[in-house]
Amino acid sequence: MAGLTGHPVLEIGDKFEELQNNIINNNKNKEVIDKAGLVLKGEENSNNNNNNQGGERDMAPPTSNSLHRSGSRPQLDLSKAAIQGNSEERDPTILLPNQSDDISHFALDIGGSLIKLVYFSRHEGQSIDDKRKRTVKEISNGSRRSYPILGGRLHFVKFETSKLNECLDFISSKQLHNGIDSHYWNSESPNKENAVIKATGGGAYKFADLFKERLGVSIDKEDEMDCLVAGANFLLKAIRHEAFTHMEGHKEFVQIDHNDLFPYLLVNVGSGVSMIKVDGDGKFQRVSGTNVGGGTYWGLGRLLTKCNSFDELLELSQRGDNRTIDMLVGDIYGGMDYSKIGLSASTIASSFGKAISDKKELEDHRPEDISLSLLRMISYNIGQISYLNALRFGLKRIFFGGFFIRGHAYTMDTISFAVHFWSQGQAQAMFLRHEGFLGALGAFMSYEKLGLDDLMVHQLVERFPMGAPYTGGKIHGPPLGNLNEKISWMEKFVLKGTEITAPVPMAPPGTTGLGGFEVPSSKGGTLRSDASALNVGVLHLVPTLEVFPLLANPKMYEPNTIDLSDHCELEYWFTVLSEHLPDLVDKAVASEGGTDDAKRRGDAFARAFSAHLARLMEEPAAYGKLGLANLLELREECLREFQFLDAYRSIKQRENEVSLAVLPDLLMELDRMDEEARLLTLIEGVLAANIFDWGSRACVDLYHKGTIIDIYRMSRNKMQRPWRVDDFDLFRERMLGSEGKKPRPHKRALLFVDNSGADVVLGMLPLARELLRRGTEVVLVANSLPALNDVTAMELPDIVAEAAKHCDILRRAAEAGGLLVDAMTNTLDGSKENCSSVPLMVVENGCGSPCIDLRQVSSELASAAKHADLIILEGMGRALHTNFNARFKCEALKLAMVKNQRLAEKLIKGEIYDCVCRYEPAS
Ligand SMILES: CC(C)(COP(=O)(O)O)[C@@H](O)C(=O)NCCC(=O)O
Ligand SMILES: [Mn+2]
Repeated sequence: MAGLTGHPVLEIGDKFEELQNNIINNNKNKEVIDKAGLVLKGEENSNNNNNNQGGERDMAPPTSNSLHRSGSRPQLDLSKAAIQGNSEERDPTILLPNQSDDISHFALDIGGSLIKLVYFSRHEGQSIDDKRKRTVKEISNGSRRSYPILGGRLHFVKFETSKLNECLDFISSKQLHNGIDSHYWNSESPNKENAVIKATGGGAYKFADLFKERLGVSIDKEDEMDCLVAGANFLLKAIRHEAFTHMEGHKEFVQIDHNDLFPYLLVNVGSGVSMIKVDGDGKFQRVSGTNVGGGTYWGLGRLLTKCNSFDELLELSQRGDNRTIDMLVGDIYGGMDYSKIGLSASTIASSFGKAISDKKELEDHRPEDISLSLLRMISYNIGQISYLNALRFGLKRIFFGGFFIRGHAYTMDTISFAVHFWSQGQAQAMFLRHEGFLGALGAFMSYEKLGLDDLMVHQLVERFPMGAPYTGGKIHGPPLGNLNEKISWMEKFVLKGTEITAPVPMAPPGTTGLGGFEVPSSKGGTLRSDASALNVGVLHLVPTLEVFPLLANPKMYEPNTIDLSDHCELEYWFTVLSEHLPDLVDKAVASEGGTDDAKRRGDAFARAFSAHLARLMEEPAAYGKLGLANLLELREECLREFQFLDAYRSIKQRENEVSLAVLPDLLMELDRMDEEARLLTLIEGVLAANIFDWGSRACVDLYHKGTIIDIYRMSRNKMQRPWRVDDFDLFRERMLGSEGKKPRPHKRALLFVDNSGADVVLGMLPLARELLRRGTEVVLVANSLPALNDVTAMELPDIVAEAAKHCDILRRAAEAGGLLVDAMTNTLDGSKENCSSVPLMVVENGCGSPCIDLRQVSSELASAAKHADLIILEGMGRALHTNFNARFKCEALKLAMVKNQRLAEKLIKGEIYDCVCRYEPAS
C-alpha cells in the first residue's frame, strides 16, 4: 500500500482508507465510522442545520458533561473547611467551613457621592468522580496540600449615595446580609440579630440606623485611613496589574516588587484629598492633604456649568478648550515663551486668569471650557502638592486613588504631567485600577480570620463578566439571578451599548495636549455616558494556584509572546477572533443540542464577547495588561458564562475514536523501527498531528474541504526536515547519545498535551510511550477545563485506558500511575508479568484556555513538577503564543505546527504549516 506521504514510514493513511472503504460494506463498521466522523464535512453541515440535535448530546462523554463548573480556574478546588489532622503541622490541611450553600460577605465605603461595596461569594465545589485522584495522590507522595481558609470571589460594585435604596435593595436581594455567618466571620456574634457589617466613610455614621432598620444589621465603623492603607497594600501586593502610569494618553502597567513596596505616598482624591505616607502594613501617617479635591471640582463645576452629575461635568471637559479662560504665559509675554525660567508660552500662568480681564460674563463662556479649566487647575494642584510631599519625605513612588480620578485619561495625564514637571522627571505618578475601592476593600479586610492578607499574587485571577464592558462595575437595577436574566440583560443592553459593541476603529494613542493647548483626545471623540466605567473585574481567590516551580526566573517571566501593545498586532488578532466567532457560535449551539435556548445563549455569548473585544479595541489596557493569551482565555470564559461547558465535545470524541482505531497499527510500525528512526518518527508524528486544531481559521477551512485523512496526508507531507526551527539533532543526542555513549534517561517528563484526537492519540501518547520504555516517568499535563478542542485532564484517563488495551507499555505504566486500577485481562500479548514499571500519570494544569500562564498553575502540577527534568510543551497556544521565550530550570522541548501565516512570518520567518522543534537545555 502506498504510504501517506511517500515517506518510508507510517502507513496509517492506509488504515484510514481501509476504514473508509469498510463503510460501504460493513454495517457495523459504518456505525463506528459515522460516529467517529471520518467525513467531517457532511457532519459539520448537519450540525449547522441542527439536524442531529439530540445526537450531539448523546455522544457527549459523561465526564465533562457531568461537571458542574462555572467558568474559571477556581472551580478546581473549593472544598469544605475544617482543619484536618494535626493543626500543629507546618502546613495542615484546612478544609473550608462546612456549609452547603454560598457564603457571602460584604463591606462598604459610604462616601459623600458614591457607595462602594465589596462582597465575597463562594460556591462549594461539587464532588466529581475524578479518575485522576489516585494519580494526584501518587504524585504528591501522600503529602497533603494546605488550603488557606479563603477561596471564592470578590466582587466590586458601586452605587450613588443619593440612591442608597438601590444599594440596600441589592444587598437584600443578594441576601448578602444573611450570608454573614457569625460563627465563621465573627465569633463574638453568635446569631443573625447581632450580625455586624464593616463599613467606612462618613455614611457609615450617617446611615447606621437605616441599615439596622432595613436589613437588621449593625454597622461596625472602621477608620477611613486604616481602610485606605489596608486596601492599597493588598492591591499592590496581590494584583499583578494593579498600578500603572498614564502619560500623554499612554497607559503602562508597573510591576511592583513586593519586597520593595514601602515606603510610598498614597494620595486619595475623594471630595477632599489625603496624603498618606505608608511604611508597611498598618504603618502609616497622614502627612498632608488639601481641601481642593473632587468635591471642589464637582461643586464649583456644578455652580458654573449647571451640570447634573460629576460624570456629565467630566464628559464636558472632553470637548473643552481651556485657552479661552486660563491665562497663559504666552498671553502675558505676547505669545513668547519665558524661556529663561523654563516656561513655554503654552504654560498656564493663572487658572481662570482670563476671566478677570475679559469683558465676558459666565454665560459667555462655554461650559466645556470651564470644566476643562477647572479640571486642569485641580489636577495640577493635587499633583504638585503630592510631589512636594513625596520630596519632603524622600518617597520615590506616589500612588493616586479615589473616585475623583475615575479612570479618566485626561485627569491622570494632568496629574502625571504635574508630578513630572515639578520633579523634573525624577518622580512618577502611578494610578490604581481599583482606585475607588481602596476603602471598601480595607473595611472588608478588617473582618477577622479572613486570611486575605496572606493571599499571594498567583492566587488571584481577575475575570471580567459579560457586563464589564457596559457598566464597569456600576449596578443598574436589581442583581441578575439566573442565566435567563443574564441573557435578557445582554439583549437589553445591546441597544444601550451600541457604541461599544461595534468595533471601534483604532487610532494610535493620541496626546492629551499636556503642556500645550490641544483639546484632550486620549479617549477619542466621546466618553461613554458612564464615564466612571472602571473595568474592575471579579477577583477570584484561588488558594490552590501556584507558580510553576521549574520557571528559571519567575519574576522576569512573561507568558505572552505576542505583544498586543503593538497597534497592528492588536488589530490583526481582533479581526481573527471576530471572524472566527460565527463558526464558534455554531459549534457551541450544536454542542447544546441546537435548541432555541442554546441559540439564544449563543447569541448572547457572541454579543458579550464582541462587546469585550470592542471595549478592548477602544482601550487595550482596560482590563490590565493585554496579551493574546488573555483574549483567548476571555473567549473561553465568556462561553462558560453562558453555560457552554464544552463546545467541541462531540468533535473531540469523534476524533478520539478515529485516532484510537488506528493507534495499534501506528505502534506496530513504530516498533519495527530502530531507536533513531523511531524517535524522529515520533517527533514528526507530534508535529504533524498538531494540525488538528479547531481554533485556527486555516485548519477549520481544511476541515471543511476534506476528510481527516486528507488533512493528515497533507500534514505528513510537510514533515520533511529541516523544520523551520529544528533542534532535533540536539534532542536526539540527549536522548540517544553519540559515539556509543548512552546518556542517562530522564527521571520524569511533563508532557503538556494539546488537542484531542490525532494530536494526543497519535502524537503525544506514542511519544509518552517511548519515554516510558526508556524508564522515564511521564506526567501528562492537560487542561482543567475545556478550551476549543483541547483534551482535558478529565478526559485523558479514558483515552489512555483505551490506548492501553493495545499496548503493554502504556498499560503497565497507567496501572503503576493509578490510571488503571483493574489489571486488564485482554492485553495484546496476554502477558501478566509483574515487572516493576514507571508510572504514567495525568494532572490538570489549572487552566481552561488554549494557552498557559505558568505563574498560575494547579498545585498538583506544581507538585508533579518538583521531580521533573524534562518539559515538553506542545501546540501553538502553549509553546508559541505563550512560553516560546520561557526558560526553565530543566530541559525543555517545544513542539508545534504554526497554523497561522502571520505568526509564521513574525515568529519564525516562515510559512503557515511550518514546524517548530525547539530544544533547550536547563537554564
Ligand atoms: C487557538 C490556538 C492557539 C490553538 O492552537 P493549538 O494550541 O491547538 O495548536 C490557535 O488555533 C490560534 O492561534 N488560532 C487563532 C489564529 C488563526 O485562526 O489563525
Ligand atoms: Mn489546542
